[in-house]
Parts: sequence; structure tokens; C-alpha cells
Amino acid sequence: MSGHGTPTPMTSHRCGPLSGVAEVPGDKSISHRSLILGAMAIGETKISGLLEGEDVLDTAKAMRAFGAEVVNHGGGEWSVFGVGVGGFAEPGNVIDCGNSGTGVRLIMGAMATQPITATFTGDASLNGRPMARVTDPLALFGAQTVGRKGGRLPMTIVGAADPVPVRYMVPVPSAQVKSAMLLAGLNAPGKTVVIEKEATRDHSERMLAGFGAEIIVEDTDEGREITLTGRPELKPQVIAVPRDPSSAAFPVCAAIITPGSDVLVPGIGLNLTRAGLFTTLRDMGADLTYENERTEGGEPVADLRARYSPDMKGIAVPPARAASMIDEYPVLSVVASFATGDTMMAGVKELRVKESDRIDAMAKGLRACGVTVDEGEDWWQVTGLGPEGVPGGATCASQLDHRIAMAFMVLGMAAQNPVTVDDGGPISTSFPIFEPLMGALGAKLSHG
Ligand SMILES: O=C(O)C1=C[C@@H](OP(=O)(O)O)[C@@H](O)[C@H](O)C1
Ligand SMILES: C=C(OP(=O)(O)O)C(=O)O
Repeated sequence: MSGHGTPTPMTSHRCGPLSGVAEVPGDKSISHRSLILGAMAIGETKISGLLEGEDVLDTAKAMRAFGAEVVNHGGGEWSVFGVGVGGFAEPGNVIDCGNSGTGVRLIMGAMATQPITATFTGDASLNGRPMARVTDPLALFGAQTVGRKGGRLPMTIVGAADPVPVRYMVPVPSAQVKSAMLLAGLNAPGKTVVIEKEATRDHSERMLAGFGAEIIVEDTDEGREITLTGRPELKPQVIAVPRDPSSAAFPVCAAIITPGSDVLVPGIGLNLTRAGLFTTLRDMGADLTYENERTEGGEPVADLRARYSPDMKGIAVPPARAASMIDEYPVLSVVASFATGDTMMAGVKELRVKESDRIDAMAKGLRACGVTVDEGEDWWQVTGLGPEGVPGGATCASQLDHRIAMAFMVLGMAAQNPVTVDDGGPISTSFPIFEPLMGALGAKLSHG
């Protein structure tokens, strides 16, 4: 849904040790893809553990608008009765993807090679984000787009009636662009090839193979080359969505900076394309261990145990790791504030085109809380104040960005003074149970 209504300020007060088990919700990336691929299969796809955050609920609504039957059985159990590749109906109304870049870009890809027209919109954050990165390459299949200046939503896509397969090198490290192209390639005859220079999250490739598509991934001189054969009949699946490592980041980082804490976050996917934050935290000296390592649904999974870590050191985070932790830089910058020395985060230009300009949003709020931050177009550096040294005591703007709001709530748990965000509403896009879950661990969050 567009907009989040009246802003709801939220304050995080310094708290005692965090302890207990944090069962974070299902993975957002996998949840979107389960619904979309379920809608493109023929028959009933059963999903358990679906993230019921606003972003994913908007994708569920969109799939209904394109003709799939989507049923919520309660308790995270959902069914999608798909219409098959090429079987989307033309929506009777505008598709509102709310705050979700993943939702809108993947759905645009899925409909762009079908002979239908759809108009997309979102909230103020989403309507400010760049869409040409998806609509330009979708034009290669034969789709046409009319949108606002600068390739912004709202925009209308006229899907290609006679799509052609495409070979495309993704110019930015973006799983959303890659996935939009693969979903479009599903209804193009012949082989669509998508090449990425840097590996980004590979849930689409894994799930396409799971649904029975012919998909080959090879490392070549040009990069990671993905070849998809179009017009498969996708077979419905039973999908158990793993818990989201990007949501796990918040209780993990909160435990690391809050004195005396010991928190277990069970069943977290450690797919290498997603687990960069945890490697980085360990490089900084965090007491973070993997317990009960196992494989579930073809993905490496472990229970994460995070304990208070007063001896953290700032590091230079390898730029090559950026894609595997892109959504975790806001909360990493909070941990960096409690470390000793500088943490340099480079090669992260993409942070400037998320739900907010995340470098700007975090830099402003951290500075207001007494932390020194330097920044350039594609890098930023946080100078740590040590485990007890962050003053806090400011109101920070969440800028319609869930990760910014949650990162500042984590900061307040260990800062000397309370930290407020002007609007905690966006948290429900990805982590609707953040407040009760963190409260049960011992966090002191209040409204206002
Ligand atoms: O494909 C996905 O599910 C996502 C890809 C990433 O975006 P980009 O593709 O823009 O890097 C990430 O930031 C987003 O939260 C989810
Ligand atoms: C960037 C994010 O999501 P999206 O691009 O789907 O809005 C995120 O969840 O951090």
C-alpha cells in the first residue's frame, strides 16, 4: 500500500542485557519470489513461513490482480494457484507496490513479455527510485514503457506481444535487475542470457531450477553467466521460506553492542550471497558463532549465537563483499560506532538508491548522536567511539526506510541517551514483529 499514514515516532532506551531466542520472520527476497513464480506455475504452490510484511503482502495482491489465486491459510501458510508462464491477465487497476523495490521490479519483469498492459505505482520512497535500470533492458524483449521523467514511477508497461530472447550484461550489481530479466525471459522463446560481473543474491536462479526451468549458471571471463530457456512449464512447488538473514542482523547486532547480552537467532540462511554481514562482524572481533550448521531446502542454515563483544575493532570492509550484505550496512554502521577505530565501507554506491539514500540517512542520524562519519559518493567511514562511548540522545529521520528505523532503534539500546526515530511505521514492510521480538529479548522501545 502506498504511504504509511501518520508517522509514528519510536524511541529506544538504553537497556540491560538482551537474552533469549529471536525467531525472526521469513526471508523477504524468497517470499516475493515464491509468490511470483507460484503465479507463473500451473497448479498449487504451497508456501510456509512466508514473510507477512507489507512489501510481500503488496506482491500477493499484485499476483491476484494478474489473475493468480492467492490464499492465506493463516500462520504463514499460503497457497498460490498459478496461471502458467504467459498466462497473466491484464490487471483492472493500478498495481501499487507500496515501498517495495523488489516487488515492483520483479513484477515488471514477469509481465513485460506478456501481451498485457499494467500501470505501477508506490509510496513516496518507491516513486523516487530509479526504474530505468529495469525498463531499459526490458525494452530489449520488446516491452514499451511510459513513465515520469528520470524513469520514475508511476509508469505503464506495455508488454511485448512477440517477445524475443535477450543477452544482457547487468551494469549495476543488482539482483532485482537480474531477476526481472530472468522472469521476462521465461516467456521469450529461445535462450535468454543474463551476465553479472559481481555475484548478487541467487534466489531467483535456485528457485527457477526448483520450479523446473532449464537454467545454467557458468563462471566466464565476462562474469557469472546465466542461461535460461524460455517457455518452460513451471511445476508448482512446496516451499518452506527460511528466516531472513537481513532481519536477523538486527537482534544479532543489538546483542553484540549491548553489555551482557547472549541471543540465539535460529534457522538463518547462510547462503554466501547473503551472509556477508556475519563474516564482517567476525572479522571485527564479534563473538558470533554458528551452531547446528545444516542444509535445509538446498540452502546452508545455522543457528546464530551472538554475545556482547566489547573488543570490536574497526576494519575496511572488502568492497567485493558489498553485494552479499548490501541491506546490512545501516546496522553495521551502528556496530562500527561502538567499535574502536575506523570502519571503512567502500564500493557501496547502490546504498544511495535504496528506500532512502542510506549513506545520507545514517550519516545524518549518527552525527546527531555524536558519531563522526565521513562520506563520498560510493564510500563512507564511521569512527568508532568504543563500547560505552556513543552519546545518542537525538531524533533521527527514518526517511520511509525500515532498515534506517531499525538501525537507530538498535543504536538506542546501547547509547548513553535514548534515540528516537521520527517514524517507526516503515518497519512493518519487512519485520512486522520487530517491536515485540526485541522487547521480549529485553529491549526498551516506546512510542513517541
Ligand atoms: O532481489 C532482491 O530480493 C533484493 C535485492 C537487493 O536490491 P538490488 O537488486 O537493488 O541490489 C536488496 O537490496 C533488496 O532488499 C532485495
Ligand atoms: C532495499 C530493500 O528492499 P527493496 O529494494 O525491495 O525496497 C531492503 O529491504 O533493504
